[in-house]
Amino acid sequence: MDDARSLSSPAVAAMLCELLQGPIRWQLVACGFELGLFARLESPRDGAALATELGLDPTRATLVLDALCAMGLLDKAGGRYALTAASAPYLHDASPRCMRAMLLGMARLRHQGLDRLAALLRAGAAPADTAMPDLTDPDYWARGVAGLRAFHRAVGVEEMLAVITALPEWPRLRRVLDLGAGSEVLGLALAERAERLRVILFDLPGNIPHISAALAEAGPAAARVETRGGDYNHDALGEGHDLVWSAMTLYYAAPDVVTLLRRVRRSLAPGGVFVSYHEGLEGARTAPEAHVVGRLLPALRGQDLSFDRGALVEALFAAGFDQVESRCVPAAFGPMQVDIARCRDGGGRD
Ligand SMILES: C[S@@+](CC[C@H](N)C(=O)[O-])C[C@H]1O[C@@H](n2cnc3c(N)ncnc32)[C@H](O)[C@@H]1O
Repeated sequence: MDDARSLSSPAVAAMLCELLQGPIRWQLVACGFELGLFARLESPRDGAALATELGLDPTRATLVLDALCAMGLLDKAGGRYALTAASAPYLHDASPRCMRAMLLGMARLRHQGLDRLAALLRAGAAPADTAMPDLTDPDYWARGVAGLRAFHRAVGVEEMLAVITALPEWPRLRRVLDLGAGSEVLGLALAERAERLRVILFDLPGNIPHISAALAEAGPAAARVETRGGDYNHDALGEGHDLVWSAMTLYYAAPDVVTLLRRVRRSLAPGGVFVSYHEGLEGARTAPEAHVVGRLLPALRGQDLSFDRGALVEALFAAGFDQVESRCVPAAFGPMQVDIARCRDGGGRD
């Protein structure tokens, strides 16, 4: 749908009809998670028996199970339902790639206030849900890390690893800093890929206990992954990094992104490389559709954070990098801009 503006008239009509399906599809999946349906459908189950077990009306539950089959998420044979081989990794709670925490978290972020969209736009209307989260609430951080972990495991880590392992520097990377890491998943995957790597996961202190707890449960590669809690705007970033990776986090740079990138440059080892993985809006912030529409509600709540295409490249040059390569890569939540920055002099000095 990224180039919806080039659609023919019949295609626009078809797209408008198709829109009506979206909320129904999402609510069916949310309902499956909420009721614990997916967790019980690893192997085929009789629909009525499953409904009784969950205290549901069998006729209505069957309608929902049939709709999930129609979406391709369940199979039905002889009145018995089961997750499909393709959907089970993402829907079954016991799967490491289960998307439950990610999807429910993203729905909170992306859908909150949607039922009052028109009201939110009225002049003078105060967006009802701009309340700041309670940063002293451990559940807030636990939910955040769980959502990011689920995203990283299900789709993010493969997309990000592909970028990192394609770098010409990859074979000689030893020390990696993941700025605003969000979870342990990428750091662990890197450490598992190459024994030479030592990875530092830098994130806000509230996230660190949840990331460290997962590392403590992980395999031997976790010994080469360490966490550092702090605010990247104020706290030391360390030095001698061969790669500083930053994905979907530079929105929080303060007082501005150039200042942070300058500090990042100084934290690099000679020959080190910085990689940014963020969206890049185009067409006067009207594309790509995935980002403009997907992030609309946070934007209406005052969080219109997405970067314009080229803004980070400009900031990287302003921060003293003298070689910046930029390219667009496909990703689950829409195309991402990969900006790769280096310094001829090795980076650390001004
Ligand atoms: C949207 S998440 C992105 C996580 C991960 N890099 C990814 O690509 O999925 C943003 C991350 O940046 C972290 N973050 C935000 N502001 C920060 C700051 N000032 N210092 C350190 N980390 C910060 C958040 O805690 C969160 O984990």
